[in-house]
Amino acid sequence: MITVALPKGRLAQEAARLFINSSLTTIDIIQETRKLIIEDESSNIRFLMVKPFDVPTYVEYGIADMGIVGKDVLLEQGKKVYELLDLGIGKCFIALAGPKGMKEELLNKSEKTIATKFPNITKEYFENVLGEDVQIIKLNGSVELAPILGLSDMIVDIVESGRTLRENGLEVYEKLYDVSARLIINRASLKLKNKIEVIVNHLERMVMQ
Ligand SMILES: Nc1ncnc2c1ncn2[C@@H]1O[C@H](COP(=O)(O)OP(=O)(O)OP(=O)(O)O)[C@@H](O)[C@H]1O
Ligand SMILES: O=P(O)(O)OC[C@H]1O[C@H](OP(=O)(O)OP(=O)(O)O)[C@H](O)[C@@H]1O
Repeated sequence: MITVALPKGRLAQEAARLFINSSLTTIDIIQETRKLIIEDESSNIRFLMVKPFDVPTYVEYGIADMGIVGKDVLLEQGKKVYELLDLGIGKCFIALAGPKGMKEELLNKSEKTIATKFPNITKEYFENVLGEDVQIIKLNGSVELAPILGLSDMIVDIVESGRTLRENGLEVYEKLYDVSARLIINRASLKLKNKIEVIVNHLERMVMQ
C-alpha cells in the first residue's frame, strides 16, 4: 500500500486530478470531501487529506510515502524529504510587497517590520540577500491587511494575479521565488517501495503533456 498526502484547499482539485488522469486511481477523491482517509483497494493507494502546511510533516515521518505541496511550504520548512517533480500546478510567486509608491522610502527605513505567513523565508531573504535584521510578525492569512492598518511596513506573501495587492493599495517591491506544487517523497520509501517509481513515472508523463 502506498500512502499519498494530498493538500486540502486550493490545490486539492488539481492534485487529485493528476492521479485520476494518470490512471493511478479511479476514485473521485475530491467528491468525498469530509473523509480524511480515502482508500483505493484496486490500485493499492491510500490518500490522506491534510492541511497544505502539514504535508511535508506526514512525508518526513513516513506516515505518507509521498505528498503534493507548494514550493513555498518546502522553502519555509526545509523538511528532510526528496523533491522529485515540479507538477506545474498552483503557479504563483513569493514577493516582498508594500504600499503603492512607498518602495524607496520603506526599503531605506532603518528598522523595518514585515508581516508574513513565511517567517523563515523572510528572515533568510533579509539576512542573506539584503544583509539586514528585520522584525517579523507571523500572520496566518489576509496578510495584506497588515501594512494598511499599520501592523507592519511591508509583507512577504504569495502573489498570483496581483489582484489582492492591487485592490488593497499595495504593489510588488521584489519578486523572491517562483512557486508551483511539487511531488515530495519520503527518503526510506523511495529506496524500499518499488511502486513509488511507477507512480512517479505516471505523474511525470502526465506533467510532460
Ligand atoms: N493565489 C494563489 N494562486 C495560486 N497558488 C496559490 C495561491 N495561494 C497559494 N497558492 C499555492 O497553493 C498552496 C495551498 O494554498 P491554500 O490557500 O490552499 O492553503 P494555505 O495557504 O496553506 O492556507 P489555509 O489552509 O490556511 O487556507 C500554497 O502553499 C501555494 O503553494
Ligand atoms: O495575487 P492574487 O491572485 O490576488 O492571489 C494572492 C492571494 O492568494 C493567497 O491568499 P488566500 O486566498 O489563500 O487567502 P489567505 O490570505 O487567507 O491565505 C495569497 O496569500 C494572497 O493573498
